[in-house]
This record gives sequence, C-alpha cells and structure tokens, in this order.
Amino acid sequence: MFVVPTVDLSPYLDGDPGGRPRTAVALDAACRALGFMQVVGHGIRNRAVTALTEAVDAFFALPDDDKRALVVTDGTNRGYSPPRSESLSRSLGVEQGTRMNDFFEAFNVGTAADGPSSGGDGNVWPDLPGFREGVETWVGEARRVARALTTAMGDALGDRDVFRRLATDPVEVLRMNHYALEEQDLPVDADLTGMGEHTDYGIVTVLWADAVAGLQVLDGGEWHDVVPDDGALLVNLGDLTARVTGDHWRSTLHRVRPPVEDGRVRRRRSAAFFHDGDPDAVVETLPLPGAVPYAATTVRDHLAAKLAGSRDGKLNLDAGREESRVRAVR
Ligand SMILES: O=C(O)CCC(=O)C(=O)O
Ligand SMILES: [Fe+2]
Repeated sequence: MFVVPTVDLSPYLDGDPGGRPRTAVALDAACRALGFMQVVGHGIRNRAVTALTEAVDAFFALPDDDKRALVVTDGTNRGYSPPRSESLSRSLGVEQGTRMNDFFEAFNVGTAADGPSSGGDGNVWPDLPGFREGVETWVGEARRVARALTTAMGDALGDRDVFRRLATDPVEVLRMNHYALEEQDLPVDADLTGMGEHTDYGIVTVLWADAVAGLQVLDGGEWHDVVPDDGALLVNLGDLTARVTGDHWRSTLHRVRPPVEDGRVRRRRSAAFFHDGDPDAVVETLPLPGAVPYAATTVRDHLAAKLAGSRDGKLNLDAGREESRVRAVR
C-alpha cells in the first residue's frame, strides 16, 4: 500500500533534543523510500497559516491587469507567472504537447542570492495591506523548518553539516501557487495540466497545501494522490539532495492534476518554499552505499538549466535520470 511517511521534527526545533536519533532514523527511512513526507512537530502556529492563506487569496483575487503589472522580465525567478506561462515537465526534458500547458498561476519572492545582478532580492510586492507581512512571516517559518530539516538530514547521513555547508547564504524562493480554471475550460483538454510532472530543483522543499486533491507523487511506476494530514506540512527532497546522495535518497517526481471534482472545478492553493543552496556551492556525490555518482556541478548551473526549461521552454537535456522515470510511466 502507498503511504507517505510521517516525521516528527520537534526534537530539532523546540522539543527534547534527546529525540533526535529517532527523528533522524525516521527521516532516513522516508528519504530512501519515497523522498516525500508529512512533517509534524514543525511548530508553525495557525496564525502564520492564516496570514499566508489570506495573502494568497487576496493576491490571486486581484484583477488580471494588476497581477500582470507584477510580471518580472529580467530573468529572475520573481513576481507573477500568469497561467500557461510555464511548463514544468520541460525542466526535466519532457515535452507536454506543443505548448505551455500548466494552468497554475504563481507569485514568487526570494532571497538576494539569486536576485538581479544589480543586487538586492529583486522582489516586487502588490499594493495589498498585510500581504508582505503575511508572506514574510511565512518565509521566516518555512526557513526555520528547512534549516531544522537539513540538520536532521545531515545527522541521518552521519555528517551533520553536509547540507548546511552548501547553504550559508542560499537561494530560497517561496512560490505561491493558484490552480483555478474557468468553467469554460471544461471539459479539460487532455494536454492541460495543473502543474506538469517535475522534481524540485534544490535541497529540500517545505510545502503548504490546502486540502483540495490534485497533488500526485510517482512511486512504483504509479501516480498517487497526496493531501497533507491535518496540521502537517508536506516536505520533499529536491535534485541537489539526489545529487549529494547519488540517488541513495530520492528527488521525487510529482505533478498537480486539474482539481476537477464531479465535473466542477475546485480552486486549489499551495505555497512551496524551496531551500536551494549557495549559487557557487559545488555539489558532489558522497561515497554512500549504493550511490551512483552525478557529475559535479554548481547550484547556479543546475538551477539555471532547470529554470530555462520550466520558464523559457528550453528542454533541459541534462536531467536524464528524472526524464527516464517519467517516460517509463507514459
Ligand atoms: O501545488 C502543489 O501541491 C505542488 C507545487 C509544486 O510542486 C511546486 O511548486 O514545485
Ligand atoms: Fe514541485
């Protein structure tokens, strides 16, 4: 039976540090088996969730013109992405039909590490009371959870600092996603998807999602629905961790199906916090049991190849392992 493992992170946050070995063992098992988990004991209060969801709802309810005024064109991963302007499957070299088919819209904010070459974080903000505060509070919380996770991941591999060394002043992006189709888009055409299949690009992703179904994870050659347990966050590993571990741990393929239930469109929201590492950090495979080494690369080069695929439609031909897993189930 398909199960998403649950990991209690509290010993790495404000809980009893004596519980760390147990958490590290559970994390190792989850990372080997699936690379996707439900994280409890994260310590994020409901208030922060409410502030995030209110910000997300207010932003995506803005008139189209106001949202499009926040499209960023300098090549950085910031600002508003309108529906059908990205195609995630191209980040791992797989064509989805002949056009950009992902109907999600998104709003991105991030750190200075991958901001514009002129400096700063490159963030743009809508003119909405409370929006920036709500989003920045969430980023602070997600960052705290990501740091605790990478410490625990290091312990699980027997080298506490292995991921922390890659992330002194890291690229970190929060992508708020909104999946909404107009009634006139029904019936849903076969090529249209919420978000195409992909692996995340960085070290680890902290994902808040609402309870509407749509997210699916690939395991054992089949796609499985995943919704967060009540009060849990979803966490998944990204490609940089697969590279560090030589696929001893997995960067899990996932996608979002159109949230259509009983012939009606359901609106769905999520917010993915990507903890991606320092641009100049060199990512090499550790000599772990069974590790199949990847060629060394930098965080910057890896992210650039992935983003050229998803945002600019340039098929990434350097993601052979992820691509072959997708093709195997097509
Ligand atoms: O909407 C979701 O649940 C997943 C989003 C996602 O995979 C991403 O933003 O990378
Ligand atoms: Fe993702």
